[in-house]
Amino acid sequence: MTIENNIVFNIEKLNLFYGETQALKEISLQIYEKEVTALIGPSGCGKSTFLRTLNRMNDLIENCTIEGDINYHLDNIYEKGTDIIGLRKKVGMVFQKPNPFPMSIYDNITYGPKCQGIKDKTELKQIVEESLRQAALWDEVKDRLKESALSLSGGQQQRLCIARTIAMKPEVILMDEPTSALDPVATARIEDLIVELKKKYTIIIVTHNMQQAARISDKTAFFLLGEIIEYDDTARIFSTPEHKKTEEYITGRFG
Ligand SMILES: Nc1ncnc2c1ncn2[C@@H]1O[C@H](COP(=O)(O)OP(=O)(O)OP(=O)(O)O)[C@@H](O)[C@H]1O
Repeated sequence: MTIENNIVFNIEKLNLFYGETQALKEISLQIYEKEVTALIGPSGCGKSTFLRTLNRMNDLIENCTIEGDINYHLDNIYEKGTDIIGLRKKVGMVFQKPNPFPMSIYDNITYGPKCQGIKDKTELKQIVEESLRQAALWDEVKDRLKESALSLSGGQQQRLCIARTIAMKPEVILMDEPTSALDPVATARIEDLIVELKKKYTIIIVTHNMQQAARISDKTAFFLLGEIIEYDDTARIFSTPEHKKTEEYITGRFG
């Protein structure tokens, strides 16, 4: 049950298995609305696995089983009868590599809304402009909306993918290492964008970049071998972490 009304996700005793192998162990945490939550930790510690549980993307993986509760507001999203398409609309996802559809910039944005039944041209145009503006891409592409999305730079493609997610009017945006394929300039633009987007959205981001987590997140969860070792305000994690392992990781002693 959600106790405070600014909690978007309340996760309790989450265990996840790939076949016999346990990838997440007794994960409990709360995600707060309109905050950026960073998930950090060495490779293979379960960050992406955890992120994918939040909109049931792990359902697509054979042999993946889950125990425990993930409450999205008042609903346990693993209960029978959950509207998974509705959930993924509210909890959108942006991946590591920009993955625009091989179609025009305009059609990339309208694809989802059209699938939801929106046909009105004026409404679709509005959605395109609003989503691209929110993703800080409008000024760069407004005169080339009919061009292929694949003609954009990597950083622009990633902002397009963010715009595509925004077009579905989500509440939460999950981001799995969204800048790891980008150069420092494109990375800085996405970081600025994330800080801007948190005025409207709740953002959960997996990152290997400690400076990025420190710069843009409000809360940080440190994962190690499928467990959360420490979860706290980012300022605290990066100044006075409680656990030795957290300190060793953020100071670059392993990982
Ligand atoms: N589809 C899968 N089938 C089986 N095992 C998997 C699958 N996906 C991930 N794993 C395993 O689960 C563990 C956690 O992987 P996960 O990708 O969640 O870690 P991560 O912290 O996101 O790593 P990285 O930082 O390298 O992306 C690893 O041991 C990985 O090998």
